[in-house]
Amino acid sequence: MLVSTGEGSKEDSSIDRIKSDLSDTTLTKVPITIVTGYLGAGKTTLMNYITTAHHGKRIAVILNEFGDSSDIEKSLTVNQGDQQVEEWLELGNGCICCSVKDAGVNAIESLMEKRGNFDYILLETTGLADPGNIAPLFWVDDGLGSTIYLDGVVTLVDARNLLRSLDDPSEQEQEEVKLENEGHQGPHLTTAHLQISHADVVVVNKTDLVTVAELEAVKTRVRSINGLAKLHVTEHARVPSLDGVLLDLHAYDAVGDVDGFAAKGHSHLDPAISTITLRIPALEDGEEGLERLDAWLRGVCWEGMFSDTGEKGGFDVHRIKGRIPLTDGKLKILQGVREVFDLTDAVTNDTANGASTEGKIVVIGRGLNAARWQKSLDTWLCIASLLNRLLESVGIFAPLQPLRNLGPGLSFRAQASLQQEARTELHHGICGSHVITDQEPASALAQFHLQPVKVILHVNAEPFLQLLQDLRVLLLRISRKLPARIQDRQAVQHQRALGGVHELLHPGAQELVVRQQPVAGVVPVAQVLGDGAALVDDHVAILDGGKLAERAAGLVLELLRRLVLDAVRKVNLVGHLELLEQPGGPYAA
Ligand SMILES: Nc1nc2c(ncn2[C@@H]2O[C@H](COP(=O)(O)OP(=O)(O)OP(=O)(O)O)[C@@H](O)[C@H]2O)c(=O)[nH]1
Repeated sequence: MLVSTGEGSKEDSSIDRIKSDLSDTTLTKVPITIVTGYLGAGKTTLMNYITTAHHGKRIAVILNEFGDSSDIEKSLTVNQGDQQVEEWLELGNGCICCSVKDAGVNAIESLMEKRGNFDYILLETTGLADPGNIAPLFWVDDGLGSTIYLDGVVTLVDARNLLRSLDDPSEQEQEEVKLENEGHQGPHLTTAHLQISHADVVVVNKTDLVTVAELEAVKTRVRSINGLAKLHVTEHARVPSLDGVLLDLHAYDAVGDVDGFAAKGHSHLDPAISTITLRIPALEDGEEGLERLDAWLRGVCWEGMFSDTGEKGGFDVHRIKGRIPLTDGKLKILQGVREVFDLTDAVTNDTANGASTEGKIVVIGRGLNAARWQKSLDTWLCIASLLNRLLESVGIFAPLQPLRNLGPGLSFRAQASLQQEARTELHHGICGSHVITDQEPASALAQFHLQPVKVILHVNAEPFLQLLQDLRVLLLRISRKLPARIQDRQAVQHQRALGGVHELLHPGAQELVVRQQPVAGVVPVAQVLGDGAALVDDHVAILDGGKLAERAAGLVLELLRRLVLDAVRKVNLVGHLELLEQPGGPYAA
């Protein structure tokens, strides 16, 4: 229904029109609130209450049936006084995922053009609708210049029937969420779960029909499913006020009480859905920080996968919110519903805690194991900080000992194993048949003149520290002790530049390593040739001989970086964090 203030609407209409024109020029956006609730929860009662209340707001109440995916050729039905206006959705090619998004928004926008502007839009869904399918349709990218924006999702629940709906859904209801449950083991989801898990506000209605204890049980259950939503209790849907309950929720442009929830912790009361909170350190605004988080979020939200291990988690994300401080003092907020998520600059309300060094991410969904999620996030992010320390460490070393004499060749290969119990190892072998150790530098030297050095890294469950140590030792040894053999180097360079990577890789070494330990994959990363040629990802670069030492040092750093990044993307870093956290360790923060 298109609801005027209820008083003086005619007199005010010209003023409204002027206001509306003004707002057009300033591009004020109209908030849209999705009101959902299981059959009989009290949605119509709520809408009737709103239409009769004297609130002085122009609210359009729109009935929609997007949730009924079997029949999406629906109109938006808008009641204006006694008149009923229908706005048909113009669906493009009939594919709901491609066309409804814009069609739904367009329909509302064209409605506003025809009917004049509103201050607010309430979109009432059918009782069986899954708001997780609807909310993303109205969460419109700023760039699309829409005149509406998603303000939030309000879910009404029936205090008397909620627990039964959650625990003992009817056959019809089970049928409705069949798709959701396909491929999932464990407790099944119900429509009531979906409606609560996606809510920004939950209104527990029909409280006159339950005892105080029953009401408490309902509230506790709702909170266990969705720890972030604001909760209100009503009789006959008489909400205490519209602002903050139905209107002006800003649930998608601010993150609200993420910290408040984090302090309360999570509960496993509901077997299917829960809310978990993750800690996240301040991140750099770049490749090793925010972009890395972005990649991890793509993994969990898009693929249902933990990026650190590549493991498919058997979980679904319904809603995700977060406050992420950056090391430069700025603050980002994370918002997401199902597969859609966004990392944006915080608005003023959210910047209050911007100086914090720790952020929070709250996730609502199915099959969430808080410890597993935290570990995945930590591991994924920690790799970045570890890399920085690695580079610092090698960076200090490199200028002291310019890598003048890289020898006939230095090749890096990363081998990643997914074995849990495997250890981190560094083999710096010559000809693949000999391993250099600190105890036998002489034999290493002897052979080094004859063949390219081969560095083989096994990065497994153990921390990098030993590996880094070994790597430093190796680089030191190469740069300090190994004499240059100009003739040999030139010859080798030409041969390699022409022959490509394979001539550099000694088959013996590869065999040896593979036999020692089964590996998940072998990743040739790069090769540096001592006389100024470098092979990076099969690409040959010939460096200027005069600047060899300087450039080679830089190149080695870059190679190390790639090497470790490539390796850690594929390995299981069990135990890695524990070691980093040891106070006073060589790489302790
Ligand atoms: N006792 C009691 N009855 C209520 C309350 N709220 C709504 N009702 C009644 O419950 C019934 C269902 O309410 P509706 O508002 O039609 O519920 P709905 O969510 O729109 O239902 P559907 O359109 O079927 O999805 C109506 O008979 C209402 O009068 C309440 O707080 N207490």
